[in-house]
Amino acid sequence: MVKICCIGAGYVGGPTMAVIALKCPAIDVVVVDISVARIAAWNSDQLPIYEPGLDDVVKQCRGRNLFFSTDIEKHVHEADIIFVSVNTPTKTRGLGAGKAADLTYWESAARMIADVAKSDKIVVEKSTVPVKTAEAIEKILTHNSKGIRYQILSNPEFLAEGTAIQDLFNPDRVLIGGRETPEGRKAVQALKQVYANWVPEDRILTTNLWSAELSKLAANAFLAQRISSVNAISALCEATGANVAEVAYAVGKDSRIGPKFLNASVGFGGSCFQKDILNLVYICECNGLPEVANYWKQVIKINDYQKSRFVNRVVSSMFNTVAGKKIAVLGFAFKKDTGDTRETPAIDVCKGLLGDKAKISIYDPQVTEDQIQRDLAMNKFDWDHPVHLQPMSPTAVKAVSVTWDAYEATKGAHGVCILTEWDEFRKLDYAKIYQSMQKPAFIFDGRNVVDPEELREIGFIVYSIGKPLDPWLKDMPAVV
Ligand SMILES: NC(=O)C1=CN([C@@H]2O[C@H](COP(=O)(O)OP(=O)(O)OC[C@H]3O[C@@H](n4cnc5c(N)ncnc54)[C@H](O)[C@@H]3O)[C@@H](O)[C@H]2O)C=CC1
Ligand SMILES: O=C(O)[C@H]1O[C@H](OP(=O)(O)OP(=O)(O)OC[C@H]2O[C@@H](n3ccc(=O)[nH]c3=O)[C@H](O)[C@@H]2O)[C@H](O)[C@@H](O)[C@@H]1O
Repeated sequence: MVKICCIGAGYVGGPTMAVIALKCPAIDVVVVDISVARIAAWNSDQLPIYEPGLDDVVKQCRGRNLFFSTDIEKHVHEADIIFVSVNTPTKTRGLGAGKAADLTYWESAARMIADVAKSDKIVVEKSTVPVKTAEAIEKILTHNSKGIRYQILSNPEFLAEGTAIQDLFNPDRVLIGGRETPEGRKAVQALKQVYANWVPEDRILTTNLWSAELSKLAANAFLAQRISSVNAISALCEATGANVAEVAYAVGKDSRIGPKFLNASVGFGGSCFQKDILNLVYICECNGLPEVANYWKQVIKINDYQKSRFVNRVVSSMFNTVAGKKIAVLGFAFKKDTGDTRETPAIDVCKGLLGDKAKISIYDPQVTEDQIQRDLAMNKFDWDHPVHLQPMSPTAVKAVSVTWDAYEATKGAHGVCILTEWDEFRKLDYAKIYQSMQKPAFIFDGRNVVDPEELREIGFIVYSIGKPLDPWLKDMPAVV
């Protein structure tokens, strides 16, 4: 029986291995992690991450051919194929700080593999890593090999949170990069056979190692670039009276462009887009390509611009000050159907409003108060480290309260900011909310989930990203 071990039981390692176990009953899959709490949660009824359909998959195979353990060395020792799906945060100190990927966790995983392995192994890069990382990993493993042979494969993950199970069941493609040697090709075939249990052969792409590593960074950069493109256009829509939803629809109807990923928003968030683009920028700089680096940097600059533009809209429409005013924030997760808050635009928007001394009341159906307080207190990039290395119990931000009900959050508020596109925000009783708010009552829709005309009829002053401006906002500067 083939044995797989995955190092890293996070958003990628957990769901990916659960689906492999489900689709390949003949393979034993063990997911290991240094976090005792995380492994305990994977072994309980309350999984550590919220992902539609995940509970069901885990229930079907946990204890059968899917296991979660903290006994890392034992399972690495026993495995034929080792996936490494650990954090690859942005470096915060030293060479490349603020841009380069921090490969500390990856390197320590590789050294541990070299220490405990007693038989040949296929080591699979599942984490997103800088192009050429496989070469470094290969060096660490072979310099400590004790005669054991390793094959390194790059098998980047393309799942999106909130649709992870769907994406894993039916991926657009699975990408496997390996060495172009007989041993390398054999290893690629071995991994291909795993995926071939459920993925059609024509969707399993095989390439050289560097193409696979770079394709992952490039794919995320292209996706983020589409959002920054439509967000840049949203600012121009507000200035001209065009409607970004109509423009995006018309643009996306061109089959060469396509309709997906053209929703204007308060900005993209999530653990990877910014990190991976910064990583790409750094690699370009290191390869003497400053023009290419600057091109991609602009995607992040527009994203930052979009977030501060939103905060400015809020503050300037409310008589240029939100000091002491209650502002309700609906949605804190970086997108709907996840409890994940990593790099969520809500953090920057809340920090911007707090900077203007607002009192914030937050409601998100999946995010806890503890998480929100940690996010608002944490330094940039600190979140992307294993939990036990993150700052402990930061002091709570006093001007922030967290409720478990949208009506409670909005009661007595001067303004409402919608920052995540949860479906339930489309169906709220806005007339009831209006009644309970201070007047004039404002709604700032950072996700275009509400119908501005309907809300204006109720009495709200409405700002929707990229939509024709409310007369109230017309003469106010949009400049950051
Ligand atoms: N979150 C996402 O949707 C996607 C993430 N990725 C990439 O996958 C990688 C992992 O991301 P996530 O799963 O989101 O991160 P995560 O932070 O949820 O999980 C990583 C896990 O690795 C563990 N870990 C770190 N060092 C370890 C070590 N030496 N031994 C054992 N366990 C260790 C941590 O405790 C943590 O539980 C990153 O490189 C990310 O860029 C790729 C595609 C999608
Ligand atoms: O490498 C990764 O981590 C993953 O990053 C993204 O997945 P994810 O971040 O989970 O979620 P997305 O659906 O891509 O959304 C990212 C952000 O962009 C925003 N977004 C998305 C689409 C859109 O049209 N407009 C928009 O503002 C979302 O609200 C969210 O804040 C990619 O879609 C995945 O393919 C990739 O594997």
